[in-house]
Order: sequence, then C-alpha cells, then structure tokens
Amino acid sequence: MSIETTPATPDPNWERFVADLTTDPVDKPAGPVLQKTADVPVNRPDLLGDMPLTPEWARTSTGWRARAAVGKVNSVRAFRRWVRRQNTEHGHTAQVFRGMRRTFLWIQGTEGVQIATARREVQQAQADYKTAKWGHDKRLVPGKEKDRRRAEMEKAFAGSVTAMTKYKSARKDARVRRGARGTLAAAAVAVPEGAGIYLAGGTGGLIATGAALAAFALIGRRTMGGELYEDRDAKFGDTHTLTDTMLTHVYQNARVIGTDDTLTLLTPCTLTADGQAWEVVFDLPSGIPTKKALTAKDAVAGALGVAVQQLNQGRGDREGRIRLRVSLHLPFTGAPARGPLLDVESINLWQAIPMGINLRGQAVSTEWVERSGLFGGEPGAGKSAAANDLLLAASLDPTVPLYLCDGKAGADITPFEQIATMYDTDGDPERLLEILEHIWTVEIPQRRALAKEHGSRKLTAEMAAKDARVNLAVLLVDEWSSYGAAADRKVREEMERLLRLIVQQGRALGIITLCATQKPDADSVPSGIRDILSIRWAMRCLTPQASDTILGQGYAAAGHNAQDILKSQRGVGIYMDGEGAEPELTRGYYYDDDEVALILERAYELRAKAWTLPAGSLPLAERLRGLGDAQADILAALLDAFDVRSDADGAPAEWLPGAVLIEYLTASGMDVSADALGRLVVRTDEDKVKRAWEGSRVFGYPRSRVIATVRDRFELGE
Ligand SMILES: Nc1ncnc2c1ncn2[C@@H]1O[C@H](COP(=O)(O)OP(=O)(O)OP(=O)(O)O)[C@@H](O)[C@H]1O
Repeated sequence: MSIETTPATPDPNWERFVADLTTDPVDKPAGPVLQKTADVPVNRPDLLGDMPLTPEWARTSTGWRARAAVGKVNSVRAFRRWVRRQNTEHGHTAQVFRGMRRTFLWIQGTEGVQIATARREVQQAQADYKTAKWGHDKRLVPGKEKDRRRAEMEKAFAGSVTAMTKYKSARKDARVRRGARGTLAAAAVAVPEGAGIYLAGGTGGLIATGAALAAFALIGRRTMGGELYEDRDAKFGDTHTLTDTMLTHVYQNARVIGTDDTLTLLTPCTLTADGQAWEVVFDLPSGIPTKKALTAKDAVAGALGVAVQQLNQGRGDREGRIRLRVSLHLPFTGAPARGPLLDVESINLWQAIPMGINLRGQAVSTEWVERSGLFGGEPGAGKSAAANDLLLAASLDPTVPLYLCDGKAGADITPFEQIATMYDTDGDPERLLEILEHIWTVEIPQRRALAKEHGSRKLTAEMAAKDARVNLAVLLVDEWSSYGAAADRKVREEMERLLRLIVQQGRALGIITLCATQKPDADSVPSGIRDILSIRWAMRCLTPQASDTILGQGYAAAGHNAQDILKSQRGVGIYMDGEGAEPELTRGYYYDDDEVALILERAYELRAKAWTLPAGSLPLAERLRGLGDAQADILAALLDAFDVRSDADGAPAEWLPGAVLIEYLTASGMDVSADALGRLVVRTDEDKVKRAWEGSRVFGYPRSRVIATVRDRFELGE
C-alpha cells in the first residue's frame, strides 16, 4: 500500500529560513550578525543564539592586529615576571636541583629501612644466641636443665641464621631494585640524549639536555614546604588580559560580592576591536544592586590594578547588570580627533549635532531642539572648547541668530562677533540685561506669534521646513557668576528673572540656552535655572560637590565623579545627553584658533548668502544690493568703484573723477549719464571744485558724499 501526499503550497517564510540553513553560506552576503562561533563557517549565523560568543571583528585583520599587540605586551610582562621569579625558591635553577635531589632519593628508595631492620634483627638474634650459649656452657647444671638450655641455644642459633639470611636477602633485593631504578633514570636521560645527538647532532643533544632539565624542574616544582608557584596575584594591570575568574576575584576583593558569590557573565571577557580595552557584560549575584558596584569604583579599580580613569562601569539594561570596560591605557590622553564640522558645508541645527567622542570611540551627537545645557569645570578644563561644539555648529546654520555673553570678558567668543546678532565680550551686566531683555521682549513674542500662526505653542522642524521664518536661536551665558558679582542687587535679580523665563519659555519656541561656569556652585548658577538645563557636561572638577552641582545630587557617589578626571585629560567630561540619560565619559571635539577661524569664515559666507548677517556686519554695498532697488544698486556700484581704487593700506579712495565713476558704472552694466549721476549724488559747491588727477584738473565726487546720499535715501550707514 502506498500513501499519496499532495504537494504542499510553498511558504516563502519557511523557504527563506531553511535556505539559511541549507545553502552554502559562502555564497550569501554576510548579514549584520555579530556573534558567531569560531568553528562554524564564517558566514553561518547563530540562528538559535546558543553558540559560544566570538565577536565578528576577532577574525578581521584589525582584530588580529589588536590581539597581537596585547599578546606582545603580555609576553614582555611574562618575561619580567619570570626574571623576578628566578631569585626565589621557585626559580627554575632551584627547581632543577630540587628535581635532581628528588630523583636521587627515589633511586635510593626505601630499601635502606628494610636492610637496617634486618641488620637489627641479626644483631638481636646473635645476642640471644650468645646469652643462650653462655647459659648452656655453665658447669654443675642438673641434666634436665642442661637439656632445656641446649634446646634454647640451638633455637637461638637457628634464629640467628634465619636473621642473617633475611639480612643478606634484603641487601641483595635493595641492590637489585636500586640498580633497576638507577638504570631507568639514567636511561630516561641518556636515551633521549643519545637519540638526539644521533638524529640531530649537537642541536639534538641540546634539546635532549633541555628536556632532561625541564623534567627535573617539573619534578622539583614543589618546594620542600610543599608550595607550588602560582601567578595568583596577577592583576589586569600586570597582565592586560582579563579573565572570567579574575573578574569574580576582583568583585570579591572589592567587597561588592561575597567570597562565595560568583558573577554571571553574559558575554565573555573580550578585547575590543581597536585593541584599546576589554569589555564584558555580567550580572551581579541576585539581590545585589547595581549601585553597590558603581559606588565601589575605586575598590574595583584597585583590585584590577588599574587607574580609576581606566575603569568604566555602565548600568546594563536591568538592575544588577553591569557593562564593564577596562581600558588598557589612560583614555583620552592622545591627540584629539579631527572635528567633523571642518568637513561639512553647513549644518541643520534641528538635527543632532556632533559633540564629541565617547570611551568606545563612538561619535556622540545631541539633538538640542527644546533643550538647554549646563557645562562646568575648573578653569582650563575645556568648557569653552565644548561650548564651541554647539556654537560653531549653530554658526554653520545660517538661519540661527546667536546671542553670546561672556562674563569672564575673555576672548572665547570674540571670533563670533561678526555673525552674532548681539554679544557682550566685556562682562558688562548692563549689556547682558539688554540682550536678555531683547530676547524676552522681541524674540520670544515674535516666535510665540509665529507658533500661533501655525496653530501651535511650539516651533518645530516640520514648520521650519515649510516656513523660512521659523528658526532656532542660541543664547550662551558664560560665567554667570561674574555678571552676578559685577551687578547690583536689582540688576542681578532682573537678570536672573529674565534668564529663568527665557530658559523656561524659550525652549519650546526654539531658543537654546547654554550656561557655562568655572566654579559650579549654587551662586554661580542659581538652582532654579540649573534644574531646567537638561544637557549637562561636567568637565574636571575640584570636588565631588562641584561635580554634583553640574550633574545632579548623588551622581558622584554613584561613580560619576568629575573629580576623577585627570588634568591631562583636557576636554573630557561626564556628559548627560538630556533628562534621565546615562552619564557617559566624553571628550569634546576640539577646534583650534585657526580651525575656528576657518569655520567662521564659512559661516559668514553662508549667512551673507542667506542675508542673515546682523545689520552692520555686511559691507554697505552688499546691504544696498539686498534692497533690490535700482538707485541702491548704482550707489553700491559707486562704493565698489571707490574700493577698487583703494590705497596701499586697503582704505577706499576718498575722491574720484566723475568720468572714472561713469566708466566703472558702464563696465558694471549700468547706463548712467553724467547728469543723472549729478542728480543722484547731490554735491555742495565745495565738492564741485576741480581737483588734480593724472596731470590735469577735473570734476569729481568725494566718497563721503556717496555715503551721505545712501544715509539720506536709504537710512543705511557704514
Ligand atoms: N576637547 C579637547 N581636546 C583636546 N584639548 C582640549 C580640548 N578642550 C580643551 N582642550 C585644551 O585645553 C585648553 C583649555 O580649554 P578651554 O579654554 O576650553 O578651557 P576652559 O575650561 O574654557 O577654560 P576657562 O574656564 O579658563 O575659559 C585648550 O586651550 C586646549 O589646549
């Protein structure tokens, strides 16, 4: 009987799944599968996810290079440890001699004891026989007693003979056994030696000698006290290799877990692809909170034998889970990475902007829309450089007005002056007040009205895409405390009130506020304002309290302490990208003075093209052209004509003949007669006096008269 089956309708999902298992993986493109076994073909994914984890990069050339580099470090360190060991009783010479002595003792064996016992028995039996014989040889002993004594003497004699035989046999036995063991030991040394010399000459002999010495060293491994050499005290700092057992010991020694507890590793201890660190994810034993490990950062670093800056413990995706990263060297001490703004044409500030690089070497980008920031740290920690990451990006978005105030009266924002809508580089509280008042009474109401027009209470990227009037704005207040110290109480209170209102209400209306401070404490940033600044960057601080002032209460105790950052780690800070974000050690991109100038030159061009340069920043001729008026165009061309004839110092010519101006206008495509020019630029009688020009005296126009005409007709000045 046969059973007929109907052909099944093909199921595409099933076919795809089976195809993954059955087709030759080499023909298929490698998917984004990161965890695969080492012993399955390279592109075969771990479909069931139950194979040992081997990161993909491990088989790449970078992976091999990274491992080779670490291997080299480990070899050097192992050699140094070996040299240190040689002076101790665990040294290999001591081991070889101990091994030889032990071999000799083994050859001698325990037969000596049996011989000594047999000898002792012989001596005893002979003494017994002598005593019995002496008793028997006495005279005047009755017959019966004489018989008994003879019997005793004969028995003692027999015993003495037996003991002597046993003694002789023990000696013979010992000789045989020792001979056999001696032969075995000698053969074990001599045979390989002979074979080595026979097969490979002197080299073979050397190899065989080496092997014999190694064998003796092995036999003599244990000291007389019975101790074995162990690398028990090796720490990560000594070896550069992180092992599973080492990790558990570390957390036990740091008293994060009990001595009987173990960690549950979710990934193996793995060297990162760039060879810079080891990473592992593990669970603490049940009931131990993550915070306990994070708080014990110093103890964990000590147990690992590394600097606290090399250790990074991050919270995993559930309580009790830790993502550990141990850097091989102090991170962030090399040259800073090239800032990405150098390679972009322009920026859209509505999108995330690049701020820096994290410990893993990944770019950290932040969306600043509806956010505000607080950057703090000791002088020279890198706040201005960090603030530049935002300011330079904002500069490259030509739609963004910049309001920049520096309470320290330093030179940090001077390069931005030309493109800033309003700025204060003198630390003048009155000017800051003026800027804040402008934002509060002009910017914010305009923005609110615009949002209302769009039927919303917010300005969004979608609105900006449709309506050119919708934009973001940036307000920087560097060193608030200096303004506070320089202002009287009334001005200070007013500044504080306005800043709070701007941060609170400007957020939704596209105003991004960034505060920076050298001395993070309650005075330097009023707490009412501090609490609403969502992005925090704590650069190196002098105390944990200062670090907490920037990041929030309790962060230092939980292991996020900006005091741990070294002085040499400039531009490095604990970065919190918004509310509730996990703090992350990040080094800001750094743009030196030349790079800042280069970016700002581009920003100026972008803004000039977009007509968003602040009034006064554009040359007068450009502003005239922007009016779209025929007479303004002629006046702009006239100003150009004076510029073309500038003197050696670059100052425009003060006076030019009318014929030269007409010629320039004609060359610029403007048909203007001498009369028309005279009507446009009205001269005084004094202006009409002839002046010397290339050997003759001619009529002409002073530049000041053209400027006056511009002012009178278009209310524009230089
Ligand atoms: N991200 C960085 N990478 C490398 N070096 C940096 C970085 N940031 C800052 N530096 C170095 O640190 C120096 C000081 O930086 P910066 O002026 O930004 O510090 P600051 O905290 O603003 O100081 P102050 O409070 O005195 O203004 C810079 O001149 C630069 O050499």
